[in-house]
Amino acid sequence: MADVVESYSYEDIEAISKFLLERCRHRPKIGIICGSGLGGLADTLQEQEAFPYESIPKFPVSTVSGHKGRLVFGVLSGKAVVCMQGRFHMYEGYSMAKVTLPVRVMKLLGVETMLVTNAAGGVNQDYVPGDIMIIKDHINFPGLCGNNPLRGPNNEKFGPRFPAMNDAYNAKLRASLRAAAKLCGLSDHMKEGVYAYLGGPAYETVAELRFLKAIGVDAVGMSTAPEVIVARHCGMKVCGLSLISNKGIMEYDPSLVIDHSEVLEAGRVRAADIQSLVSNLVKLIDE
Ligand SMILES: O=P(O)(O)O[C@@H]1C[C@H](O)[C@@H](CO)O1
Ligand SMILES: Nc1nc2[nH]cnc2c(=O)[nH]1
Repeated sequence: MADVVESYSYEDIEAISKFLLERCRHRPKIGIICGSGLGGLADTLQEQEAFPYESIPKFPVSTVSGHKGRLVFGVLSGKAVVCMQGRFHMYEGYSMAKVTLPVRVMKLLGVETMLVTNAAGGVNQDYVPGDIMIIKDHINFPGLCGNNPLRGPNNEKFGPRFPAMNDAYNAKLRASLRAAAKLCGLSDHMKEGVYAYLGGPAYETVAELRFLKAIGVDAVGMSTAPEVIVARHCGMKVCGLSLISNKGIMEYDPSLVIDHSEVLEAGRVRAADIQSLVSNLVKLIDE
């Protein structure tokens, strides 16, 4: 008998999505997860219907500043979307099942395309704060050691036991993101690269950042990969964006520091640009 890993049954997730569908008139095919400091996007939706996480049965709650903790339905660029205005992280003490629960709920709401956003530290030395990285691929460090969100009994109703991840970030959506960036004059700030997911909550040591750089990582953060794995497992198309909020500190210079307020400030500075990038992307998504 295998050890028991916390999980939600298909029926649990169906009950949550039914709860939402009964109370909301929107039927979104596009889901958006807002990263640290990027939740303002949800406030721009038209015809909003918002559900604080506390009001949704069995939902975790947000505990990190910059994550408001609401599921917001509405209309963006003429299309129905649902936004997570705040996500859940493993470092908050949540199991992988809780971190990724909203993705499966979105699946049963009818979401087919997922845009995942985050704030991340720049590892690539060419990146500067304010750059926006289209995620081309990820390295899931906790997953490499066995803490994969799909660990535990597989639910075939969601997807296969051994899902492929070589094409996790949809190439057509990445091209649409580049096109959207051009439409809103952001091309000069766009990068495309590899995101590394580390458990956090401590930021990286100098040695860890040098290691990440050596293995080809461009940006580092504490989220996204688990959500993307679960979204791909259940057949969603995925694209991802990292707002580079700070440069990774690669030198032994104690005068250099990073803290979460810097990460949130970077989100404030780029809020309008990210909103216009995402609304242009949504225009380009085929439903
Ligand atoms: O939710 P995201 O990944 O955008 O948040 C990043 C990673 C940590 O949660 C936090 C660190 O400042 O920002
Ligand atoms: N792990 C990690 N997450 C971040 N989120 C925003 N900046 C950073 C960073 O430098 N490191």
